[in-house]
Amino acid sequence: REIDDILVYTVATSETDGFQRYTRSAIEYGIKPNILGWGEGWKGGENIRYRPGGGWKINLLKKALEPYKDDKNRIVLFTDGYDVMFLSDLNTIIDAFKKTNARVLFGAESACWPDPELEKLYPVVESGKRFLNSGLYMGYAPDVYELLNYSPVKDTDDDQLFFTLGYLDEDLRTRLHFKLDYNSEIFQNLNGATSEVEMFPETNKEYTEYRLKNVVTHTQPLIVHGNGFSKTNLNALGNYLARAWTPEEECRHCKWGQIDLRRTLVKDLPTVVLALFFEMPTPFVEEYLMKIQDLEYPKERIHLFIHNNVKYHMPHVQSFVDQFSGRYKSFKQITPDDSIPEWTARDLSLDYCMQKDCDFYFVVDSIAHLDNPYTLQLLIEQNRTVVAPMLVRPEKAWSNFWGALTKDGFYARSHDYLDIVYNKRKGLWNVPFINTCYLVNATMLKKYDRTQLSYNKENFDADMAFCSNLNELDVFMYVSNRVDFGHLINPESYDVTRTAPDMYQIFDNARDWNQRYIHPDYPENFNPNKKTLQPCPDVYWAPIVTRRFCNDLISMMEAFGKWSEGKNEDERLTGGYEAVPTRDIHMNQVGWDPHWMIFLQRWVRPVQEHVFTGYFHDPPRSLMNFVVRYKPDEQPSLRPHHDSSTYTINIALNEVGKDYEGGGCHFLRYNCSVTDTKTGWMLIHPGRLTHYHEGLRVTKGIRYIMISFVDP
Ligand SMILES: O=C(O)CCC(=O)C(=O)O
Ligand SMILES: [Fe+2]
Repeated sequence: REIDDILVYTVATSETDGFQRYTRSAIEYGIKPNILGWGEGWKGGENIRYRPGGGWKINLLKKALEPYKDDKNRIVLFTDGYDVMFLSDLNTIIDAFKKTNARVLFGAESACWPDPELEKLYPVVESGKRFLNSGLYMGYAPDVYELLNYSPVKDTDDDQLFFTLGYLDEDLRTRLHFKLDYNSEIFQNLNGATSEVEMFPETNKEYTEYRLKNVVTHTQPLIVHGNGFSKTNLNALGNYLARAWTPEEECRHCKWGQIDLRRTLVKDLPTVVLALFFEMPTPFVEEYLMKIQDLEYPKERIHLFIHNNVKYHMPHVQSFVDQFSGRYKSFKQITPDDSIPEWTARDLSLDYCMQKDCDFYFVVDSIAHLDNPYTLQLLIEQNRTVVAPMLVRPEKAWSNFWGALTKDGFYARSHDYLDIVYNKRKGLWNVPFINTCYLVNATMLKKYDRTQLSYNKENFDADMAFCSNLNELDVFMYVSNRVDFGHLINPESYDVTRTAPDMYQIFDNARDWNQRYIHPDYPENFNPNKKTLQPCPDVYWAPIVTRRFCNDLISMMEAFGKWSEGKNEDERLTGGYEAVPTRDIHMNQVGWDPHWMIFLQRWVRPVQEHVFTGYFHDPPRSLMNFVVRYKPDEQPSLRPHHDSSTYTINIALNEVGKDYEGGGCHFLRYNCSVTDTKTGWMLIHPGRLTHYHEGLRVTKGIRYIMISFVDP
């Protein structure tokens, strides 16, 4: 019916993220807007936010409406294009319009802009907002046409001022039945009203969708406008409204514009500048670099850029560069010796992307572990201007995005932040801040120079500067948790003055610690179809840690170097006396006691419970945790003894036959020895009564073992 009689207009000169969102919402509700000014340069004055201008929009519409100026039944709906979403179909909008008895209806807002002096001329209203906003309006064609022509307007004049003066002209107001939608029956301008709106899921015949409601006026606005300072609020609402995300279908807007690269020939794939940044000492960088290398994207389509600002990481980066840099399309490295600060380096990486005429710019900071090798490909396929893979510190709510901003531009929690971070809600989220890892479409980069788009901005750190620029340019930043992409490393407690500092990360980066240091066959210890090895009666033998663990532990001890004298007097012990002394270093001497205790609890205790059924002691206690060194010319063996433990664990830290000869543990009661010990495997045996034992003589080289007397 009337649908054919309504003309919908907007002004947009080019495709932007906001315009895509507008178009999508229009399509969702079957609306076909006429776009004015497309492909032209903006003529509406300085195109700077919060500055007057936009008269051009009036002149464009004037021309477009010329043919309809006498068409009495024709309704015209005008909306801005970059910061507007339709929330309903045209029938509903027309019905609501007719109820107002207006012939011209404008949206209202709480600020009298651009001329606050005009406030006193405005009629007083009982409820709702008093002041005209020109981003959303509608009316009958002849009346709108008359309003547009009530006085001449220059392209660079302010459109809102023009309409405001029209509205404040009482004659014109009365003649045109010119009204404001005070209560947002149709038009919701968000500026100054963000706390007055809420989303709620509404179920109709077909499905559930999120709708907007004004909780002050109890209306359900049909078109929403993120005017003034409310852009990020509209961005947040836009993640759900207009069926972007529905409870049943979840992320519907994720599929918009998505592309598929699977059939693209390598030579036709987009080229990517992959920019790696080492700005702080970071645990587990070797693994990080392997994940970079494992990305499923042809290296011949990737330009590699590395900024390393951390001396400690030089060997890690160098070994990666030596092995792999040649496979990339090009390679550039900035080392700590270049002493280039972070923001400059990041700007240089943008320049590198320009020089190489890249299609995409992909940042991966050293704390970003891309466990999913398809990350880069999936992000390109998502086809957004800026998109980040969601990365979270395991078990924490710390991620690489912010859901909302405070007024000063700092972190604020959004209503859905935790649902997103915990993957209870999956999708593609328009957010005001991302960092650490993201993909940028270089078409956008090419539009702006370093004065507009840079990591360098006074009083901002590099990430904040970049995001703040993107926000100002109305470029959307999306973060995706559609699939798992990876996780974040926590670098806070990383102390590179220690030897093997990653060994100390069992608390802050447990997942990565386990991955590097727990024996890959550890789960086999609990395989019901397998019997735990038992080389001597009640002496069990189980894989527990990796070679890397063993090597790192030996390095820690040798770097510390203060091996005990092997004497009976030992001031490290409470009694000050050891009947059967070894040459050893205790864990607490290298600050690794708490780490060892948690290791015992998480990894050793389950094996103990599995092999010695019925004994539970959680957490395990242990006062004696140490690494023993046997050497022919130092202390080559240990005489028979009992341990003061309920059970003892004895981990072989190096390799018999290669690192040393001889050695092993002999259990006298059973006349049974374990001499072919395996690096990273532990012996676990009772400490007293039955398991009288001795350390066999090392005849050559050095033997290292890790001993713990559990539950003394
Ligand atoms: O050398 C061995 O394997 C045994 C070491 C031992 O029994 C001890 O340190 O208490
Ligand atoms: Fe012992």
